[in-house]
Amino acid sequence: MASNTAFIFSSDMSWQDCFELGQQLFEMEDYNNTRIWLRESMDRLRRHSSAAHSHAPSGPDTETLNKMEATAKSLFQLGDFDTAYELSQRVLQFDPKRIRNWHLGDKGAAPPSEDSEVALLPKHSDSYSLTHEFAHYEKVCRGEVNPSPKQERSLRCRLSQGYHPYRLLAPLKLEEHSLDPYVVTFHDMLSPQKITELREMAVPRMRRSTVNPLPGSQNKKSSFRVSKNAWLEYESHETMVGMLRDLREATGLDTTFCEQLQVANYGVGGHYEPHWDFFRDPDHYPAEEGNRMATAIFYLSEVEQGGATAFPFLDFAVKPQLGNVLFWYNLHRSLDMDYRTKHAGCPVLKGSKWIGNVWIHEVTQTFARPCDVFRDHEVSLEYEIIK
Ligand SMILES: O=C(O)CCC(=O)C(=O)O
Ligand SMILES: [Fe+2]
Repeated sequence: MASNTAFIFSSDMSWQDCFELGQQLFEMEDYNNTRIWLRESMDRLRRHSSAAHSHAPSGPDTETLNKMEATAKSLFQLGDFDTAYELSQRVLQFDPKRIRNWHLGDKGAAPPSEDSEVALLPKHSDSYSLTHEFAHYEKVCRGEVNPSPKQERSLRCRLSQGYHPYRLLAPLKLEEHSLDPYVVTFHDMLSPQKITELREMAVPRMRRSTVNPLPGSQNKKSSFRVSKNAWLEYESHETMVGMLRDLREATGLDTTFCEQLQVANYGVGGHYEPHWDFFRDPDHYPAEEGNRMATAIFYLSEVEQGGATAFPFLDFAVKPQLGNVLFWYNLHRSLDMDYRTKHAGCPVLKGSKWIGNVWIHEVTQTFARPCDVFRDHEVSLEYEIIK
């Protein structure tokens, strides 16, 4: 009877339903729930296929297998190896010719289809992770490399009066990491209470972080950068207005041209591989603001293990400490790019990492950081080449 089919009060979900749900959650970047639904769908598929075995072999069609394979690959790149393994086992069960070592960058595996939303950019460059430079970066992250005593001898921890009379009364606690290029930490710049407020403001706006590979092209998710972030307007809260004021007092720079505050969160495995903060292509920044002259990272959490900010060419890594600000110049005084400032967010091994990035642009800094008589960029040119 029609009435019997019109109202289905209780219906069991098929493995395809669960898979579909898992995929939707993946697109929404809800990775914890993605995992639950994909695993459930694979369990159901396993039960379904063993029940069907006695009659005729039944399994996913080619299109579904493509989707499963693409999803497994993306999960692998995101570091969810268990679920990726589970999915790939099911794919292999139905089509043993698939998934030939794609985790090793095998070009023979079927690529995710063009319109597949789950496709990620390939790793930074598969070949980059095989370079000496990358191996050295990993050592710096692990704390196996230290600056030479000669490098360290000239470095100080001291009180600084910064660039404002108020700082005579409330000096800044300054720790030097490198003098050339200039990389320092200002200690205790943000109270735990303000940090809590900031994080609360950011949470509802958090999205998966992207990188911008080519001028004019869309920002892309990438396994090169695994984190979430939110952009907040400084004017929207007094805490952020205060952050810019403190930076002006600490560095003497003008903050007229800053991008919005970028609050980023890395979970376990989250990282940001070595990169420069300046843009190499002038199309990437407004000419009237100029390039990113300086970076200030406010540490909005500590990290139990891992998660340091590493400078592989300078042989040190800075451990996140609540309320501290790591500051450096990305450009030489001549406004040429300083390639020595390549840096990275090391993988978080335990805990969760929160930071607030401030990028200060070059135009309006003429008097705050005047150029020298000569260009001073040659010293960093050799660091442009990946070794
Ligand atoms: O996570 C870090 O420590 C570094 C972040 C970073 O370099 C960036 O967001 O540009
Ligand atoms: Fe950076």
